[in-house]
Amino acid sequence: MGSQVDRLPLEAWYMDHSDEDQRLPHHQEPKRYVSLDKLAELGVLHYVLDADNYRQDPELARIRQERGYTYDDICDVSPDTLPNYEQKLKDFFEEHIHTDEEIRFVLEGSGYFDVRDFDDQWIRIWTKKGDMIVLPAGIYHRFTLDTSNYIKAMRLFVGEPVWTPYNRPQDENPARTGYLDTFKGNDHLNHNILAH
Ligand SMILES: CSCCC(=O)C(=O)O
Ligand SMILES: [Fe+2]
Repeated sequence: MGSQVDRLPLEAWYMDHSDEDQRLPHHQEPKRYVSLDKLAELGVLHYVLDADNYRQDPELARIRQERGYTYDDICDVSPDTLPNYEQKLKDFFEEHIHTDEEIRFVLEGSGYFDVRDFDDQWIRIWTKKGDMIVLPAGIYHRFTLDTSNYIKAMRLFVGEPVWTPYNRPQDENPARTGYLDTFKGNDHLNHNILAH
């Protein structure tokens, strides 16, 4: 999406099934990349913004205005700045949903947001400085640092933030059923998850 920032496009790929360190890329062999269009089909949005001048960035202001993101804070994921660091990292990596969008704008560092596709396969989204990602309410997802071991991100929200994670399974959760409902009748999205 629109940006003057000179950078490589966002990378996302299907994950392998190995139990190795979660901070490794976990590419399949051969690699299977996932397009931004595919992510958009899942309801995942991506923007590239100016992380060095975010306070004055008119594009960020426009997105906030359009999408109603009234709240923001900064989440600095390092042992010194994030209380209960080890436990938080474990919680971030538990597969879960939220009842609202999860919006993160990477200001420094990088990390992986993993989301489930329509066939319940993990897609790993590598977010770096300047990436803003919006995960829709009800999508199964998780987060991990990568091997650079650091991320600082702005968290945005519509109104007063509710960060509660609901760990899988959440079949009856209205956020989950609502998410699945948005794809009903979309036959070209051969999605097994609607069968469950
Ligand atoms: C990239 S911010 C740290 C992760 C996080 O806030 C989350 O998973 O909810
Ligand atoms: Fe989350």
